[in-house]
Amino acid sequence: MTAVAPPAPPAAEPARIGGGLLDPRQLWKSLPDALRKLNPATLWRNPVMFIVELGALFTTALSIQDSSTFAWLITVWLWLTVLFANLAEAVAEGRGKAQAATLRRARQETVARRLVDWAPGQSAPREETVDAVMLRQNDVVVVEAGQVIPGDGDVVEGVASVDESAITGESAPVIRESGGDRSAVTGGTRVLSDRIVVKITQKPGESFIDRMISLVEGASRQKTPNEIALNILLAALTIIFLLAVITLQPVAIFSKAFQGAAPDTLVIDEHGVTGIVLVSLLVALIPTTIGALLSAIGIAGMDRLVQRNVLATSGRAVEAAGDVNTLLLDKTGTITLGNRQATQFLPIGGVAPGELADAAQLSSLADQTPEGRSIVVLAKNEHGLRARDEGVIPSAEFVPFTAETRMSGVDLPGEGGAPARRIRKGAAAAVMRWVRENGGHPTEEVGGVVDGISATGGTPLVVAEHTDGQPARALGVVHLKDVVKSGMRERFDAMRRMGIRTIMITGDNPLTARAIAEEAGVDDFLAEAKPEDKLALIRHEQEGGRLVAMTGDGTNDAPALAQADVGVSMNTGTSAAKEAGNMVDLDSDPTKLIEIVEIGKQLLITRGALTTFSIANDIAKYFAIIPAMFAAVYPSLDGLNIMRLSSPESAITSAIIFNALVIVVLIPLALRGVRYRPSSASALLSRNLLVYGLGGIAAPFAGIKVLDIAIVQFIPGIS
Ligand SMILES: Nc1ncnc2c1ncn2[C@@H]1O[C@H](COP(=O)(O)OP(=O)(O)OP(=O)(O)O)[C@@H](O)[C@H]1O
Ligand SMILES: [K+]
Ligand SMILES: [Mg+2]
Repeated sequence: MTAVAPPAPPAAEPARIGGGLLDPRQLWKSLPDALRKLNPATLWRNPVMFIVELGALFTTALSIQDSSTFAWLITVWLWLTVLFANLAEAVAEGRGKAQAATLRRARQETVARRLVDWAPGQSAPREETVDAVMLRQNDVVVVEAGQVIPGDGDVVEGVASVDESAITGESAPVIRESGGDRSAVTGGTRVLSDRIVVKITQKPGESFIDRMISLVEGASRQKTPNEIALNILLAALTIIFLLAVITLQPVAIFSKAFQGAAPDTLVIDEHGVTGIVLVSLLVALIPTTIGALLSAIGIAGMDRLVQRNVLATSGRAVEAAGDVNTLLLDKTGTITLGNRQATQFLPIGGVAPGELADAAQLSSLADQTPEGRSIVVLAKNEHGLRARDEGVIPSAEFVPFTAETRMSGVDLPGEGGAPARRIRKGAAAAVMRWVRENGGHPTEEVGGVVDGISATGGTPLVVAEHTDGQPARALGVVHLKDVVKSGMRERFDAMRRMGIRTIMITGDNPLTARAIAEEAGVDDFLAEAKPEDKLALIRHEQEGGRLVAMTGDGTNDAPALAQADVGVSMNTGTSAAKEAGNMVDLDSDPTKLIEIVEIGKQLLITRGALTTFSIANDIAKYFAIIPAMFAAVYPSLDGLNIMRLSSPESAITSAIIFNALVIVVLIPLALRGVRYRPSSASALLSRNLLVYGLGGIAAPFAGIKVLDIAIVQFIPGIS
């Protein structure tokens, strides 16, 4: 049965809207969404804006009842205030929509070639063609060159080059292979060469692309704890100002009665301050600026991550990234390229090179890790040992590699009078212990060879055998080579300047670890780390009150990725790692964390700066409006009216217009974020307090004055 190769997905042109300045067309395009957001059923989630909307409804009723230019002007601008706030959110959300559209195209319907009763190494498994949507977890499918991978999963057999441009926007093909830490494949991507067998890991309808779509659309964005706390603070401030405005009324009524001679105005009459003015005063005082921009700031932060090919499933993690103290990195595949390849067999104690190669190959026949496969290939190339099918030795029992035992191997039964034989290969310490446990004595020679390889940053794998009736003995060492990714040192230096300590953790021995750590320029390392050691290290750091970020790719990293405050998994990694973390880096670049930290810091700084600005702004407005209002009743207060605004009506109108316009003016800043430069937190804080606090106080004085002059000049109904 053959399946039709589905058409290639459209070359993904990653739809990214630059993080630059706001395009007016974008505002226009987001208008329908902004209007929809006026619905009180959704708006109530933003308490500040909800109050403004209630106020606008109230003044609308008042204006209809008792029409005046002043009343209508205020009413229109109150509605505009809510609309501008909605616009900020809609524009922020709109930026992910184009990208979601591109992703939807990648999520095309495909057919899957499902294998029935598949078992590892099976030569001709039975095949059936099903719709990709019918696939269940643990189904096994085969995908060949030219075909689209029907679902997310792990490669369980074979190696292939895969075009992942549909999700990463990167056109260079990537290698996906079974066994190692590069085994995860994503549904919707296309196999370019060879054939792989994939075990499906996704639940139906919960594919990676589905999750990406809802992420970039902002549908699954949850408010972060800090954001919720700030929202509560804003709601509390709103209530305080509401009470303040209400208690103003008796004072006004009393004053008016007291100053009986003063004529009724639109601002104050025999019933006290008019409803229009009370609502205006309230809106001017409550923190509308930050209330309007808060959600846009959060969405924009997530969006900035997406622009850098990072998918964050938790907003909390994005915030935590801004405060990270310690970064843990896995060595193989994270700091190094990760395709550890066998380059040399180094026999010891008079063992013939061919004998070592033969034993190493036997122990690797069923080893689906890249390391294991490279040993089989090296034995074939250097010693002409044909890669025997593991089926050739039907009675052999293969011992798979685990990060826990740090060994793999084979048990061969005694046959035809020959004694039973067991072969192990793995980390020196682990294999030496196995040798000792089986009656052997590891020689000094092994240690020398192992240390020699380790000192260069290579990974030594000791090969040993145990034949029934004899003590176990080491046969030699396999030299696995790996390469440190380029540019690591500069990036780690940059992290140091940001106050972040980098620690490399590896299952490799301390000597290898030291060599790689020095070459890459990390601050510290932890060697011979089992999964639980990684976890313990993170817990230890966290107990000291530090926020920990971790990048990793392997299944053995999964617990640590889940425990870390920020867990970034490489897209090349295993499904388990990608599930466990709270971010996936589509570029699989471990130093991406620098950018993630910068975005996190920028998010925190932007929110802080705009909150400062918003509150300073409102305090300034207080001093601009109150004197103007009461000057009508107490002419003697005129001295306080330092701004010399034309009339109470024009003062209030100017304040409301200013209040609304400031939202629009700040939308680009909310989306782009306040610039972050590496420096200490306290320096940043004081600088921002100065700029945004003082700026926030000064801006309304200037803005309201200008508006006041313009209003009196151009609007006939207001003097
Ligand atoms: N296929 C294999 N068979 C036998 N031993 C192996 C195999 N692969 C790796 N090892 C040994 O086990 C050790 C631990 O491997 P593991 O993959 O857990 O850690 P690691 O990948 O080196 O660590 P990290 O990825 O955290 O840097 C390796 O250093 C190596 O000595
Ligand atoms: K306000
Ligand atoms: Mg690893």
